[in-house]
Amino acid sequence: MTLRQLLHIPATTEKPLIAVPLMLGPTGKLTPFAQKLQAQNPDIVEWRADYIADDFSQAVVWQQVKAGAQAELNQKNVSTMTEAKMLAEIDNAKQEFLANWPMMNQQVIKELTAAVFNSVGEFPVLLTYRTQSQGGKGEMSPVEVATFLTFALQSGYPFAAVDIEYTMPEELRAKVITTARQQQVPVILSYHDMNQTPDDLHAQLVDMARSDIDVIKLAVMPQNDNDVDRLLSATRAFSESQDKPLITMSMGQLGEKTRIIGYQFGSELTFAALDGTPISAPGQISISELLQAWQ
Ligand SMILES: O=C1C[C@@](O)(C(=O)O)C[C@@H](O)[C@@H]1O
Repeated sequence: MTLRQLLHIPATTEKPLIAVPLMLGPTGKLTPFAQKLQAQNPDIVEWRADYIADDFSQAVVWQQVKAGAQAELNQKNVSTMTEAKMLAEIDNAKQEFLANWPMMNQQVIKELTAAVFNSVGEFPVLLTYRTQSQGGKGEMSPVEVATFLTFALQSGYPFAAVDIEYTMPEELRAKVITTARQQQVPVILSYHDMNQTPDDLHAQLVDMARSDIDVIKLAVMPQNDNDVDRLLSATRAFSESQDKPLITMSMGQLGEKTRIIGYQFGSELTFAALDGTPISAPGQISISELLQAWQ
């Protein structure tokens, strides 16, 4: 099965799918992104939830609740004893907060998801939370990441696919995969090496393909041109011998050409930034640079 078939995106060209990253923080505005999206018309939007999810993590929300309670306390001119009592109450409130957190968390994630879907309209949405070690912004723990992805998948909004990291502990990966299967959402297993291009790329791809997932994505950093050629050869060898759709790229400036010609070697999707929006990985180019290179 091809990636287009899996994601139900009909082919109008022999070129690969184009995915654009949506990297909005809590103060970012969705409308300008949505307008650019309509004008530049890529195939997929990758919601890089790591740019926003951490601002709604348990620790951050509790700090805000606590700061609010303390500010109120500071305004009241109370005796030391009353203050001690009120501080103890804040502590009790924490227990209540923690008990209610899963419900609040689920609701917040649903609202974030709704905001994304409402602004991107008909565009297929790929759900991604990328941790710092894999080149993202996210600092949540693996359990929090798995919970985030699970709640987002269960929010009732139809994701086109979900990305999970190869480095996520196996039992958490299984939890997200099970939820994705229940929601009939294809799973992309991703591996990033932000420093180098591993020696045995084929072995890496074959190992990833053993998991119960639908698509493999490999993004690695080249040190020289040979690394870039190795990435392209491994892409060809894997895509000719295995059934699972593959997405690969060599990052940084050295690897730029893989984003343009990778499809000729079997990579079925390429990431590009909407014109006028930031790139989500080193070496990523804009949509118009990509289209121009294809002419
Ligand atoms: O995995 C990838 C690929 C990527 O890292 C790139 O190199 O274009 C960009 C990320 O947003 C995406 O999740």
